[in-house]
Amino acid sequence: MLDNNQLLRFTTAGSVDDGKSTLIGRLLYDSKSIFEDQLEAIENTSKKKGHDGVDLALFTDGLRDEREQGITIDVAYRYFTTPKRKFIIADTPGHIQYTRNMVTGASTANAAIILVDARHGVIEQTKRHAFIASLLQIPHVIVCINKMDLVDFSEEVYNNVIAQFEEFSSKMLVRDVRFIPISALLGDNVVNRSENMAWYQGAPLLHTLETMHISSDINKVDARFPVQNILRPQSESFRDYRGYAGRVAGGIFRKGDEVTVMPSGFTSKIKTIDTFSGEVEEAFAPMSVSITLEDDIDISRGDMIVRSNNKPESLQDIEVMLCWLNNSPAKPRAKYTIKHTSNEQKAMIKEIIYKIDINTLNRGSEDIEIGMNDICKVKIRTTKPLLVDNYRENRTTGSIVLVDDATNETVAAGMIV
Ligand SMILES: Nc1nc2c(ncn2[C@@H]2O[C@H](COP(=O)(O)OP(=O)(O)OP(=O)(O)O)[C@@H](O)[C@H]2O)c(=O)[nH]1
Repeated sequence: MLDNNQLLRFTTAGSVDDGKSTLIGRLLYDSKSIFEDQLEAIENTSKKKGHDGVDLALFTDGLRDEREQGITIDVAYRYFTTPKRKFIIADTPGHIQYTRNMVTGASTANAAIILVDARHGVIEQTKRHAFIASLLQIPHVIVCINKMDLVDFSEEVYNNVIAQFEEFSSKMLVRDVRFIPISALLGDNVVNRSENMAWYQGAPLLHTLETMHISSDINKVDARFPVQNILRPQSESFRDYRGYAGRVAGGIFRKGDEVTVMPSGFTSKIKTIDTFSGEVEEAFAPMSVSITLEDDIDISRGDMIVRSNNKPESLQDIEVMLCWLNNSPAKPRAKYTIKHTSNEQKAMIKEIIYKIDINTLNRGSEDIEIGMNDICKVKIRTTKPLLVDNYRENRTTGSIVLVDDATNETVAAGMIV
């Protein structure tokens, strides 16, 4: 099996000016992941802007420009490599649409870095990010208490932030939370150990990311393969090829495995598993492959290939924790398009069970209106059954998004509970 432990995906969250861009810049700069030519350009721009050193935020701002040119929709990805690991950062800007960006960037993340300004401590935004990270079941949360240089590198300030965070996080489910006092600007505890905070015994951020145990983060048990496309190449040499292309959403598929195609229920055996770089013996999440079967079965987009003795549920009424991501509020009983893996159906929000007060985590059920950034539990009814798992078991087959048909905008992301 390929070594999945090599690649770590993480997101950064924090409010505006907490220092996300600076932190990412510092991480790349000190780990020498910035290419020479980029560095030169940044140094020149920094000089022009009157900075003494390098303005690290420029580095991610360049990345933002890429996004604004429309290369990616909500989230920009940055890749970097150290001798120990490869990293993908989903860069999510701190302003206005933070929930939306976090949800889109975080769905496949191993870790979330939540930035806290040491001067301000835990604020509503921190709570929101932590709560979303727990909802999304991001396995590892690293709270970076930033701008420690502005509070005299005080251990007491750091401990206070931890206490504030823990008081709040005790009410939610996060498996692995760590705290690191940093100065993104000066580089303390980012890549290099801080000399200003000798009282801190833990590892700097990069080392923490490099050594984090992530191989148990993915579900290797429940084999799920949502079919995206049917491949029928026209060329002579592939005349009989009929492959089902998609991305493995859980578990491991091997040549010879007995599988069931849902919803039809037909069974067959895996004949081959093909990738761009040739045939493989097995496939696991999140590999993109094409599967061929021993038998000729009618399969279409939105169907799911699973192991015969381990199937998802087929449901038309689902309960979902919904993050509302749109400026226009939810319209109960209005029709939306629900997207689930490679499947699309019409759906309606039948009932709002409760809304969460982000400051207290209390549930309110009176007079509920769902607006931008709200998190609530709802009942949804779809026109045809979806093949779902509990989000807790599978982050891909357990999640949905709702799209407004009139505007074609994604209005909500949800986790099936
Ligand atoms: N003193 C001090 N200033 C910092 C530190 N980290 C960031 N800053 C400053 O805080 C300001 C905001 O930093 P950014 O990196 O742009 O913060 P951000 O708003 O989270 O970034 P984006 O939302 O990603 O644009 C800048 O002026 C930084 O130089 C730090 O550790 N110490």
